Amino acid sequence: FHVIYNKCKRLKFVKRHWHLDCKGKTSLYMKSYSRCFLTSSAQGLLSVHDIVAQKGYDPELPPLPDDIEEENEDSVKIISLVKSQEPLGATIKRDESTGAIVVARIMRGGAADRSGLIHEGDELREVNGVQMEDKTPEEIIPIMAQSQGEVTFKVIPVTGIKEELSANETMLFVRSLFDYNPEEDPAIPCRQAGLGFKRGDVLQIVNQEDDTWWQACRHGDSNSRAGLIPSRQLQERWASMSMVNPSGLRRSFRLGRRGGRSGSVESKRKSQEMGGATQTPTYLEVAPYCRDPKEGRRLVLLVGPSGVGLSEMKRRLLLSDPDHYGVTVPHTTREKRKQEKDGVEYHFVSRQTFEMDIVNHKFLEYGEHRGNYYGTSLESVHKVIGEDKVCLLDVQPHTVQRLHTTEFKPCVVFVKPPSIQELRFSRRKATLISTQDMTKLTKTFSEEDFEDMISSAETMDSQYGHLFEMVVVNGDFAMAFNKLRAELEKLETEAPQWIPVEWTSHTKQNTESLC
Ligand SMILES: Nc1ncnc2c1ncn2[C@@H]1O[C@H](COP(=O)(O)OP(=O)(O)OP(=O)(O)O)[C@@H](O)[C@H]1O
Repeated sequence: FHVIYNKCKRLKFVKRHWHLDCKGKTSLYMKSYSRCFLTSSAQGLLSVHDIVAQKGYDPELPPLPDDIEEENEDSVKIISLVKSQEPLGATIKRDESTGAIVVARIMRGGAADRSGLIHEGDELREVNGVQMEDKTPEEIIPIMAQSQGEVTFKVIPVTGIKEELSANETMLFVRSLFDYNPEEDPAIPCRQAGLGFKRGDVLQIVNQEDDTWWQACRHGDSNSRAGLIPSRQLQERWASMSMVNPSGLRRSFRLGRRGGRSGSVESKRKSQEMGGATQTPTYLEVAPYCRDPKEGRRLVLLVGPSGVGLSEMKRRLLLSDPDHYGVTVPHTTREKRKQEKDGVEYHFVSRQTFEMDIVNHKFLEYGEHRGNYYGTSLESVHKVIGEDKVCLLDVQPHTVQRLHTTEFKPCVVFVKPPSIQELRFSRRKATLISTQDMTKLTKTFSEEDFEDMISSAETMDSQYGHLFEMVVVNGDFAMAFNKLRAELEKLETEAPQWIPVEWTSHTKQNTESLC
């Protein structure tokens, strides 16, 4: 534009001087310029200049049709849109009471929305001269889809258009806690207008006017056109109808022991282990977050059924980068062995001290195994974070809720078993290798262990899935480990991260004390 503008200015200057010069003797210089003016490109430039100067950017619209009846003149609106291959971005339906075809919904960011000329509730009379009166919405859709270039609509505008439409625009970001595929949803009012997503996707909700169907865009998509998604209310209703029976969660007590030899320990708090399932998984409101270097690194919580490979993942991460990752040192009441050092493998404490610490809620988790207590203290988590390391902790899912705080901003990784066939194959292969290589010890699994692992994972997922930020399927170990490591690296490099909105509020709680 600047190039054209400057050329036009230059030509105008020349034009003026030529005019002056022509009063006297035309110079050779001016003659050559005069020839320039006669070329079509110069004429074109001047005409562009005139259009720009008159600010005539809008496309020329066709004249109004002559057949508009006098009495309808006020109520009928003729809208002419220049349409590309992009859909119009509006849904239509037949009004049950009047039988008229009306605009049911305007999709945010679509062509209709951007034009600002078509509104929800407008009655559609004609499209490119084709009467809509005797047509069904299914017959109209292809007519609309096929029309390209200039499309003329004759509509009866809805009365009382909400002028405050922009006020309804929201900047609400959510993480979806379920998968949604509009193609498989018989309830969606318009399948083509639906937006499919996967659990964990960040969505921007742009319209919540309808109680049952929201409009949203997927964050990071280049396409800014909104699609229909079930509202929170609708999803809650569906989810409550298909609630999974929460029984059958296998209990495994995780102590976050260094060295990855975590054994199964009888928990004293079995009743608590089953509790904690909270909301129906719908949408979690999230906000962008960039870590302040003065803040501690986000805690990484590994969750999964017993035997799925949490200790192994933790151990390998630690080996891969011991300066970046750290693990907690647990407490125990068992006797210290010769080669062990207090505070390295364990904090060795007396039974009396341990029981006092239980009373004082010092432990995140604790349990008893072969007559000895083992426990992971909150203090040990603070210690690792204080060393500016990413603290890796494998815990029972119910413990996640205790750590789901602004202070720890945990990234919860759900390590999931693969299909039973892959589980059999990978674990048996590992056992085979370990029997050949005596330096490696691998647990032997029974068929029942595999079944338990899978059903336990399903129960965990249905009860605590809303807390999981990452899901890693541990089939082939190398692949699963590489995926986990890459995802965890993103926590350091990717900005912003999307965390629950309540973790970003700066309101300090309990800042006042009663004297
Ligand atoms: N992908 C895999 N393929 C083959 N073997 C695996 C895989 N992942 C883990 N294992 C093996 O499975 C066994 C159990 O793994 P691990 O001890 O890490 O499980 P865990 O989740 O910590 O369970 P628990 O809490 O019961 O100790 C180990 O012998 C480990 O080497």
